[in-house]
Amino acid sequence: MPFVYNGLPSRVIFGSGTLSRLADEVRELGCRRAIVLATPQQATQGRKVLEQLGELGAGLFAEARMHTPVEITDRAMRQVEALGADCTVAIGGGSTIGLGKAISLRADLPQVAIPTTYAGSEMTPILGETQDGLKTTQRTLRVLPETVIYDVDLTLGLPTAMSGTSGINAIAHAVEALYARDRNPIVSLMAEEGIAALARSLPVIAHDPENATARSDALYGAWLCGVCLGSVGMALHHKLCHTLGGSFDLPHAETHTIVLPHAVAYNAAAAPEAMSHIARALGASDAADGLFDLACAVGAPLALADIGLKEADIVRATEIATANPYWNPREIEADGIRRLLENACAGRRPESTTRTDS
Ligand SMILES: NC(=O)c1ccc[n+]([C@@H]2O[C@H](COP(=O)([O-])OP(=O)(O)OC[C@H]3O[C@@H](n4cnc5c(N)ncnc54)[C@H](O)[C@@H]3O)[C@@H](O)[C@H]2O)c1
Ligand SMILES: O=C(O)CCC(=O)CC(=O)O
Repeated sequence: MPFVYNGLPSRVIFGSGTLSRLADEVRELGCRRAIVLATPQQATQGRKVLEQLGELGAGLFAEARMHTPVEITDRAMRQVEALGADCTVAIGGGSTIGLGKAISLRADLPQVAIPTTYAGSEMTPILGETQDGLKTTQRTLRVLPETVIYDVDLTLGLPTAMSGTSGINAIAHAVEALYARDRNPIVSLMAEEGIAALARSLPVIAHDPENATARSDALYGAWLCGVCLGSVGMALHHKLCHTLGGSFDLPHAETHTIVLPHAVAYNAAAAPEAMSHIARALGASDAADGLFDLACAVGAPLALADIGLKEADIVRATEIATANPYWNPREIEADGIRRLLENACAGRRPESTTRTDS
């Protein structure tokens, strides 16, 4: 089968203690005035990074928020201009890295991303932004970070609950890459390897969060899964999560974790080859069941109702998610999507994957 593979141009430094390379990496980009980005919760970590940068550090903006609200980006842009910053250094999860991307889109600044979760945004040319209660995403190489520093040590303190859900958020990228319309064998290799690395490490981390081998495996898996998301298209699962996050303000990683087994069950009959790759990587006999069991094993929430979705929201969520759907291997049918959301809202095991659909 002929295929097209697009390699993504980024420099990756991976290991333990790699944060010590930051100043050299900023210099390597030809930059002298870095603005450090963080969330309010990671402001202290952001200040430490600013201190570590010494004369290369221009200032700190610690107001990053989930789903990249445009009003926060506008505030950050005013600070970028006031400081005369010539690059961004984002330390944190997908929210902080998203802010770096949004700044880069507007000001064309090079980015260093230092991920502390498994969300994978650092490896993608994708930016999602929220305005007036609606989340829209775009793909452009202009937002891909030039340099990514993966320092396993920074993930040792990622709380166990978030480690599990963030890791399953990463797995979701690889899952959808395996049945993407533009899938290819190179990305599929990374997808299966990424899922396997996370599936073996996340249950270990749930009981032993400072296990350095498991943390290294999980970050490596997250990197691969991020490349998958950045390289090929997303489908139903990501559309549902963007709808639930952007329009109902549900937390990102938890939403991914709850929806994924149901989206996979919905697509199972239409993507049998992908399902066997996913099941094999999970060491399970069924992909959707295996993902549900992994969520149970890491102690993740299982019901959208427990993270803020009301039953009364399901009709509107169905309308938004089906109005402008992403390509998906199975046709998007409003009744099926509503049932999927009802099951996910209630925290039921995913429906049987043996249906035969288009
Ligand atoms: N564009 C992309 O390719 C892409 C990919 C994945 C996610 N995202 C976006 O990223 C956002 C979600 O990212 P996320 O799930 O990483 O969550 P997040 O970045 O919002 O982080 C959640 C919370 O955990 C804190 N945190 C992060 N790392 C920590 C650590 N090691 N120790 C303690 N606390 C830590 C953060 O400061 C924050 O308060 C969403 O807006 C999502 O849409 C984008
Ligand atoms: O919010 C974004 O920047 C897009 C998020 C995305 O595409 C991956 C995800 O939903 O985890």
